[in-house]
Amino acid sequence: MGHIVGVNAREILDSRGNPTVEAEVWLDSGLMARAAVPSGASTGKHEAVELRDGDGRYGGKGVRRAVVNVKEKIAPEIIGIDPGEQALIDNIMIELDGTPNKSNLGANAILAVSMAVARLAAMERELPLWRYIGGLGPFLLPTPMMNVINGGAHADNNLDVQEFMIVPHGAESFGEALRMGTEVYHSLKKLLKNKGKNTSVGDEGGFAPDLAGAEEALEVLVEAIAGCGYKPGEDISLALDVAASELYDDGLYRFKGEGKDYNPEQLVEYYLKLCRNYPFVVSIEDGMAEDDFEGWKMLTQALGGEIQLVGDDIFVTNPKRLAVGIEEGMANAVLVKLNQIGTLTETLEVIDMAVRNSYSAIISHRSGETDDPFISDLSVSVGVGQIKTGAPARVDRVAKYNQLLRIAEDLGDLALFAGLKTFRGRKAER
Ligand SMILES: O=C(O)[C@@H](CO)OP(=O)(O)O
Ligand SMILES: [Mg+2]
Repeated sequence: MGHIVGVNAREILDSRGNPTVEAEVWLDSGLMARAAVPSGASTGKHEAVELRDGDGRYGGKGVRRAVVNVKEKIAPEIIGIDPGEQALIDNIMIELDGTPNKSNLGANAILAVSMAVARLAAMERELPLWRYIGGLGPFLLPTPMMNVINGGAHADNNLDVQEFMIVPHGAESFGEALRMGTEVYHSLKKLLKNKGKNTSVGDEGGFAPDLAGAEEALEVLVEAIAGCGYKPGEDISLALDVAASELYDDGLYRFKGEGKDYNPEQLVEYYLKLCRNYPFVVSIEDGMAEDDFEGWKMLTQALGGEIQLVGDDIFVTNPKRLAVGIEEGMANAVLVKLNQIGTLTETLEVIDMAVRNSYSAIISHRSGETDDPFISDLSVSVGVGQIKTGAPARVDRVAKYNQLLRIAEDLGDLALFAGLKTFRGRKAER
């Protein structure tokens, strides 16, 4: 096998027009692989550190220091190594950084290299990335969670809940699921227009209208689904990302748009009522704030047997935090974002831990994305059966869906589609 002879990095722009890191890794044979890291807006405070320059350039959002770290600090340490040694290379970078949250080199610097190394190893072996990462398989095309109404930190409207997603699980194949979801997206646009609502979009390509609150958003979604001839709950279900850390303030969850404050008990009641009124909700992400462990336990006891409860900010794709969640009975699923932890090796570790403890895992994009479809390959390779990557519009999101279409075609008759099977909770078992 060959060895790495060069590592390069540069600043590129993400879908919000902010700089992010792209890395390139070169093999002695002349092969080159490239990868770009995404960036969040509603970031958890326990995430690995995204190194930003803060020097006024790009409004202080530049990543020149991270780029220099790749070129000057990481490159000399990994040149000469076989890119197939993913764990070795990731560990070299972790040790070189020397901090628990990658604040020295930057998780953005480390992850760009980690992803490019995996891609280079796959190219050298003439394998698609999904097969290289997944090995023997089994490979599973994920059910998409498509964020079609944006609120919270991702839009300028009055919705407190950050994401309203449609989950087209009743399809026979990934391609059919994507088509179903896309039909609903278009029908939702017409519906909003007819209601005199704004159809401009938020960061993840979903519409960002002003609505009375979560109930009205769910109502409109049910109408859009039914309007396309699909049965809510049977063909297409609904999912939320509340991103409650963003709403949490001094012991209370402040739903400013809805004009209500809830303590954790009242918030659990609110979710119970929402799920009673909208039995098509199969998944709620970040229903409680990142450090509100008591709230999380309460929520999990109340709803964990019914629906999928996804931990994003609480777990931040970190094996140590997920272990606490499993131990204490918080959530029943983990959102997986490579840049929350900063290496592919640690990301795979979290997924493995989730699966071995009956937690579902959802591979996820960030609200600031690039055209790099790495997460599509990752989602198929680990076979966890769910991906969250925004609306079926805007190239930054569509790049992921289109890559999944290519992978499905590659797998041919072996392209199993997850459907509802990988969702936890009683509803999913129906
Ligand atoms: O909260 C989330 O799940 C993500 C992605 O949808 O948003 P952000 O990247 O802004 O953290
Ligand atoms: Mg989230």
